[in-house]
Amino acid sequence: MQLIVCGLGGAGSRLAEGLVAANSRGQRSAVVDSVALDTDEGSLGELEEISDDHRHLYGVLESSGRGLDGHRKRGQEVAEEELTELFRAVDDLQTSRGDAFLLCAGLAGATGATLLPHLAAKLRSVYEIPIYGLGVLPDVDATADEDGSDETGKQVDRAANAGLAIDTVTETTDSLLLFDNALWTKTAETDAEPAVRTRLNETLVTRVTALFEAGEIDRSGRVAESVVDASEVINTLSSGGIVSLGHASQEVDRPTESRFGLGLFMQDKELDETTAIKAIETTVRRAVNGKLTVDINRGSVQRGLLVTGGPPEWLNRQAIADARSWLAQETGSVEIRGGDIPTPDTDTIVALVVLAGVGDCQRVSELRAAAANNTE
Ligand SMILES: Nc1nc2c(ncn2[C@@H]2O[C@H](COP(=O)(O)OP(=O)(O)OP(=O)(O)O)[C@@H](O)[C@H]2O)c(=O)[nH]1
Repeated sequence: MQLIVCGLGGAGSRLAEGLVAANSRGQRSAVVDSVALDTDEGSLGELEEISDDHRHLYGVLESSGRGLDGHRKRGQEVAEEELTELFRAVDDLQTSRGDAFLLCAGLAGATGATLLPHLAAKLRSVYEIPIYGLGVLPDVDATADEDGSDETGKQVDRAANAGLAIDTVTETTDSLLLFDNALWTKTAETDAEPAVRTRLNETLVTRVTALFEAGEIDRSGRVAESVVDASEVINTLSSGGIVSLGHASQEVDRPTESRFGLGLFMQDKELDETTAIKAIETTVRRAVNGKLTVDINRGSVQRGLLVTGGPPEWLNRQAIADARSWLAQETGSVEIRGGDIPTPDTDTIVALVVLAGVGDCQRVSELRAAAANNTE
């Protein structure tokens, strides 16, 4: 499925950039065009993949081109004042080639998180394609008092910012894919460190790319036998609410012709069915039971999508069908879609699990509570 990717604010722009980079590296393509909108000139200047004419600095009077340091009120004001121009920057992209918009932002900031709902609402009034959000939660412990000070000594509560952002972002998008930095940073690390951010962004980009490029034709023009249609992704993400992504991969042994002196046909026969079934089962279970992009309660999942990729002879149909039934049981959801991506030139089995339509989760409730406490 082809995306128009919009990076809003610092985190959003870096994520958009990561998606564009992954898109040009990968076998399939899922990004048709991209733009970065930010109040921080330095941050925009560090981008490499999004060209200069697709980067837009705004709110200069308010921010002096140095960002808004978490002051949401100022973010709201500049987003409203400059919305027409910011919308035009997106409208000028190759939107007619897109199947959906993906608006990316760090929810604890003041730039991306405040622009996202305004831009989503404006796009909704003009376009008929879905609008997805990709939101990052800060690495703060929302239950602790972790206020920080900005350059002017003012208190900025990132947990409260994220808690304030989450509802409007969810309401204005068709689905909000969440990534919780707190889950993915190690003790003694913070999400302010560039190297940590790079690692987190790579993790998220891998999953988001696996989702949206599923079903796209690969660069050699090869169409997989059983692909995930764009409509399957759209239907899964159409229920609104929060989305969490699970992912796992496993290398498999593919006998080479020279080692066995056999042709391709024989290689396929060589593969023991039980081994293939087991490999699919363990990879899917690791994807679901392993670390998700955000912790959710499985019982709150309304819709799911299971994408399995790998060498064609390893994608055992019965095992994939069984994995889908298992996922339906685990989530109690009857709407579990699926598709496989046979990739002949790989020796890795990949499982991507999309858990969608989640109304609430503990982490989001804690952030909301931090916001309520902050405004009392
Ligand atoms: N995963 C990830 N998180 C980030 C990254 N950059 C920032 N964050 C997180 O996102 C929050 C918001 O930061 P920014 O995106 O820079 O904020 P902004 O939207 O530019 O808004 P202001 O800086 O307030 O103008 C931070 O507090 C971090 O928790 C990044 O590259 N990757």
